[in-house]
Amino acid sequence: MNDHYYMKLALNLAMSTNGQTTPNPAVGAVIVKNNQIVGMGAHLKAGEPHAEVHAIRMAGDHAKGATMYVTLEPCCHFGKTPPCADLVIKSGVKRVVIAMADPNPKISGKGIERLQDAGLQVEVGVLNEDASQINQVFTHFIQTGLPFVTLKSAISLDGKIATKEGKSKWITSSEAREDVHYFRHTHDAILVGVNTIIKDNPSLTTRQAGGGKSPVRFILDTNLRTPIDSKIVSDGLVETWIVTGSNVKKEKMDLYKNRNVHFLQMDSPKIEIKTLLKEMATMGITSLFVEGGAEVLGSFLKERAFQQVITYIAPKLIGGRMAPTSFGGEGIAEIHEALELVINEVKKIGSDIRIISKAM
Ligand SMILES: Nc1c(/N=C/[C@@H](O)[C@H](O)[C@H](O)COP(=O)(O)O)[nH]c(=O)[nH]c1=O
Ligand SMILES: [Zn+2]
Repeated sequence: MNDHYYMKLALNLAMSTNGQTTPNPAVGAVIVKNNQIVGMGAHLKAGEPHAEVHAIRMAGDHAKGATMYVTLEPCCHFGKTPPCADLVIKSGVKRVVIAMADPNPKISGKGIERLQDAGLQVEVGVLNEDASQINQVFTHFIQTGLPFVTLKSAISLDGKIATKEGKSKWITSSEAREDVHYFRHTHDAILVGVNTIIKDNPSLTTRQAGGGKSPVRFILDTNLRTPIDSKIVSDGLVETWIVTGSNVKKEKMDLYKNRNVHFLQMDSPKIEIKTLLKEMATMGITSLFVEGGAEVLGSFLKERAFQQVITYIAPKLIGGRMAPTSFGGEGIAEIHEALELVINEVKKIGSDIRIISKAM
């Protein structure tokens, strides 16, 4: 079997832990000797052993003279756990195949160097694309210091998110709506505007077969209009923040005192998206899932403050010049001002399609 074969296995291990290792990267490792797998492992949770540690433990003496396939450059600094590069050297592995170098400019290449200085054969870049895609959130956060932002919308074939009467349940199929919960699970935080709270009274929790992590919930609510009896501020299921502008009076916030909700009051009367993202980063939020509504998506578009767009399209026609579309706000005048994205993936989900696009 060739390097691609074993690296694919290591990538699958990494992919299977997507969302659960945050704020760490998802990493998989496989150790092979004489075309036999003698050890494998994945990093399962921040603070726990890294993928290489699990694989080396499983391999034991078989690691001597073996090849290790690892999706991310082995660390060489004392983080919450000792450096993997030293462990790999000590294990007797003689060749290390790495999919991607560490994206942190401060340490990128140092692990590779330490392995090479110890006389190991090192090869970097096998299935680099796949590995980078798995760790797009980690890479973005490390390189920009800001959360990786995904904008999500669910529309009819003619681009509507509701009828002219505001009715929207449901446009997409139950399979597509279940699929959304996977992305809630993999993102650290979820955000909607107060109009969505008023209209839908959503819970925004992750409810998928087999469970999953519910993201921290944020409501963009400049003038504090969130109904005090809405699910999201009273269910106490997940850490929840109401983001308000500077004009909201303390007395008004005190009305929510015995509710399970925190306030994040901006210094400006309007909520500045980029300021909010910086604040979220200081809270350790590395990824944000924006579920709408149209005005909120419109403001993220205007600020160009997102990395990925997930669009569900249902084969339904709603029509109506007053029926709302997915991105509100001012919008552009000239077509050449349209923001160009790249379509990464188109997939059938139930009767709908899901398009994943990336900002360039
Ligand atoms: N109307 C639709 C959606 N609507 C999305 C939001 O407006 C809903 O308030 C939110 O998903 C409800 O969250 P919950 O209470 O946690 O279930 N989203 C979809 O994918 N398809 C739709 O047809
Ligand atoms: Zn490590």
